[in-house]
Amino acid sequence: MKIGIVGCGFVGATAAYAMVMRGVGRKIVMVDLNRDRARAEAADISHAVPFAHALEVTAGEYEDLNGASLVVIAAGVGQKPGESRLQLLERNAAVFRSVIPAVLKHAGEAVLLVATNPVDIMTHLAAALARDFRIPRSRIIGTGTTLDTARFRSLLSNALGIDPRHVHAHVVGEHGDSEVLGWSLVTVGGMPLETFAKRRSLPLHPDQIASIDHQVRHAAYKIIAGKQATYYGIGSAIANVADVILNDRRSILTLCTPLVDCEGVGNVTLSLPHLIGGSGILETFPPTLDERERRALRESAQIVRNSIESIGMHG
Ligand SMILES: NC(=O)C1=CN([C@@H]2O[C@H](COP(=O)(O)OP(=O)(O)OC[C@H]3O[C@@H](n4cnc5c(N)ncnc54)[C@H](O)[C@@H]3O)[C@@H](O)[C@H]2O)C=CC1
Ligand SMILES: CC(=O)C(=O)O
Repeated sequence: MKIGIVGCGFVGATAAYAMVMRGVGRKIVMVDLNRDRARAEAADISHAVPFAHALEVTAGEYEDLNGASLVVIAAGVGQKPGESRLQLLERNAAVFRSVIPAVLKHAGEAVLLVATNPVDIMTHLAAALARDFRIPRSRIIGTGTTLDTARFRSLLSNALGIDPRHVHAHVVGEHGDSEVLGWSLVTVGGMPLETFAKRRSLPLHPDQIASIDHQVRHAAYKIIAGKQATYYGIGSAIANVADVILNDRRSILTLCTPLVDCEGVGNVTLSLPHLIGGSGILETFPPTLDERERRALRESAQIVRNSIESIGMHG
């Protein structure tokens, strides 16, 4: 199966590398405005193939995306130290207005997975541009809060001394400053968080809860201050979504997709838990959050909606 990656900087290239390490798909086509960069990344990553899985990794043009099952969009600029994701909006919206039609012209059957920030608004814009190509909205998805959910699970697993695969926890809302950590719904090994933590004599104090919240919400700022960009976490998240889609694994992931309504805010794109299969989003499961979390989700949805309108999108 063919996967396209448009934008072969830190994020696109790391996603391709993670796919090779994991053995996702058969062929990866890398496209970038900077053709030399795409060629160099494809060559470098293809040299890892003999140590991992038998994938073909090449650089290409938009027409080479023909027949792709999935196209990842990681083109555009990233945050500079201290910059928020929303500050990238105008610049990356301009990139999307040229990239998305070019992708859909050649890969009209693919699921589109947007990673470019601010990812919720970029996904909303991609879905609006895809309407001209009659692409169903279930096939336009963004990485949303998959990375934040991974950060949340990882920090909880460290605090509780347990394998993160047994920590069920979700971050919903904007992939950004207003995201909502769903503390009230966390379960560990089938038990509510509080029950598990008491049984293990590891009760989580309010200051620990606040510290985990802060670390999840500010992870990108801290990493960007230290090394200019984040890419291993998101590259792995993209490879995981690619695996779920290409193999129709039916996983529940906090991706973002256009929603008719979220907590009373209409026509907004943000993350909720979704059932994901080969054709993209199969079903959405709005979580039963507590009152405080619901209020925070409503505020997050309104922030995203305001940003969508700020670039002249009223649909
Ligand atoms: N969704 C998430 O959780 C995360 C999203 N990101 C976002 O991913 C995006 C990419 O980040 P990096 O890879 O670090 O940036 P980067 O600057 O390393 O790479 C961006 C690439 O996009 C290419 N590009 C720019 N305009 C293009 C166009 N019109 N057509 C084709 N290619 C074009 C550039 O040539 C460059 O190779 C940023 O918006 C960043 O904020 C980064 C980390 C996590
Ligand atoms: C950059 C970014 O969006 C992240 O690491 O969460």
